[in-house]
Amino acid sequence: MPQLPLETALNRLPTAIITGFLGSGKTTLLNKLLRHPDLKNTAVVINEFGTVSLDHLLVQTATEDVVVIDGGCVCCTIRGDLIETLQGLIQKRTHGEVPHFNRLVIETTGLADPAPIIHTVMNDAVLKNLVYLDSVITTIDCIYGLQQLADHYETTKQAAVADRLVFTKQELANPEQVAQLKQRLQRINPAALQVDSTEDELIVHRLFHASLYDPQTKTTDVQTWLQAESYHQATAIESPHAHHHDSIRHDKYIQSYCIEYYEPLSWVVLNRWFQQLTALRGKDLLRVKGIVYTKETDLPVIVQGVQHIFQPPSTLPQWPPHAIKATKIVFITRNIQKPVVEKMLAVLVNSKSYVEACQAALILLGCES
Ligand SMILES: Nc1nc2c(ncn2[C@@H]2O[C@H](COP(=O)(O)OP(=O)(O)OP(=O)(O)O)[C@@H](O)[C@H]2O)c(=O)[nH]1
Repeated sequence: MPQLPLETALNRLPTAIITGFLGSGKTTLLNKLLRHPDLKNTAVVINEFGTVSLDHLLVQTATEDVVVIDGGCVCCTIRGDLIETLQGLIQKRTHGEVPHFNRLVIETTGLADPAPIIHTVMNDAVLKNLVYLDSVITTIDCIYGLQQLADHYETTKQAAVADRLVFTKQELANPEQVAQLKQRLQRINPAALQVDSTEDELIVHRLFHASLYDPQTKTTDVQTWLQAESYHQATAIESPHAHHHDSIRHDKYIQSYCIEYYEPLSWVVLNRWFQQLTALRGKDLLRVKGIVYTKETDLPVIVQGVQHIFQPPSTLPQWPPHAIKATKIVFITRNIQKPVVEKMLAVLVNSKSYVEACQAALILLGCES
């Protein structure tokens, strides 16, 4: 199983993605963050949509490293530009052509689908040696958030894949609506930390460092990264009054859950499970991350993927303290229910024939002709 050499892993730049619906407060948040001394060496990449770019004029950064990618949206047409821009910036940093920076922040357009951007940062063959995904931060407009979740699928998706949800304009919104909005987002994405944009002191520390790798301790922190236990709490909150939510148009298509398996899994089975899922429903796998207990090694294996692409698995030097050896994989999907994913795994574990298992997967995923 390929692993990044330690020095490469330690030298990669933490990269955060700030996303959120149009006008939800991304640039305002970015400005606030960039004023914090801990973020003074931050390079900013802003993706703007439209012929006249304005947002970058509104960003007051302490560095000169604001790069604008305009004329399209990085999530669709100009992903190559994002790769080129990030590589170019890092090259200039190496040659001392720009002030030194030790962190990257990408602000997306309000209509961006964050999944391909996350995927690019995590998986591009060159970028993955230079940067690592530190945090996906999504701004949520407290005034219009409920409406936007109902009307725009992008908002739901942006919230579903977030590591952090930042609530903006709270002071202008009706407190009951804010509470409802927060509850709704708790169901869409139970593991995301909910933060108010008015929080001052802690905001930098609370928004960043959401990755598996903890730069402070220089170790990996699987428990914080996975937040597996928050999915149990979310299920407990939701079940007694699930009927109240039928009117929610988009949330019901997005599912977040944690699949747990306590027997060691063969790597072949695991590979086939991911292959079936990506081949048949890759575009609906918004984010998958987990720790796997395999038959092949006594060490924990980390897997993560976005849509069709999974990173090569890597082993950790040890199991987290006090953790029992088990597979725990968090799935954020569109219209792929937990029992279906569990059943696909069970079929692969128990079936003697891979062809049969594939036929079962087709039926389970509703893809049979
Ligand atoms: N009162 C209040 N206004 C806010 C807050 N956050 C953002 N705004 C205002 O909301 C408007 C939109 O904020 P921006 O930061 O430009 O939002 P954005 O998400 O970057 O917008 P786009 O780039 O157009 O998608 C601006 O007028 C901000 O001043 C907040 O927490 N409270």
